[in-house]
Amino acid sequence: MHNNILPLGALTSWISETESLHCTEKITSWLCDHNSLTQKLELQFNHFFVEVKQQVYIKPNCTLSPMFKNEDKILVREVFLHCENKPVVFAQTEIPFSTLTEQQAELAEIGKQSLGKILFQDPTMLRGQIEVTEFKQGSLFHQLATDFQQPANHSLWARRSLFYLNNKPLLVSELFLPASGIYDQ
Ligand SMILES: C=C(O[C@@H]1C=C(C(=O)O)C=C[C@H]1O)C(=O)O
Repeated sequence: MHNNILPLGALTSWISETESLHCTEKITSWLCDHNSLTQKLELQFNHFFVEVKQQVYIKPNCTLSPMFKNEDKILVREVFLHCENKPVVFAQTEIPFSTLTEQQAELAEIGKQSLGKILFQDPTMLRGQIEVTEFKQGSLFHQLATDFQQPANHSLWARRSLFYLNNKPLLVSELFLPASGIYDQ
């Protein structure tokens, strides 16, 4: 795997938030919330912080970043969002080089700042439709959860959506880990 990037986008099929989702109302309310996830987690938990797992430039292909496969290069940013000293979300953001221009060049340098803080403060920000996907037990992400001492005997859910800053796209995908609490009845 290139730089052991987790190919979140290509590993699954995505359905529109407008479809009927076979999950609880609680899970749906988190998956389909168009507001900032950072803000929502900060309101719900203490000690929110962003751990940058890696930030690499890659040439997209049909496995990695299929949505931007015609771009020369993209920046892939992988982070874990932590609350109360536990990782609660694995997030992967794909930013085409053609988006990293003008004021948006700064997106490559945000470090441990939450991307959401920047996106939702930008007056030009538009968010596209949310798509969701279900990872059934035994997935790569169940192993990730187990590695974080969060074994799951149920599906794990993820969402993705395109954001636009000055009409330039970037794709944000987020997988909710068990410690997020969204799977608790
Ligand atoms: C898009 C948001 O930003 C969050 C923070 C991210 C980061 O810092 O890389 C990535 C995805 C999101 O979970 C948000 O808060 O809604």
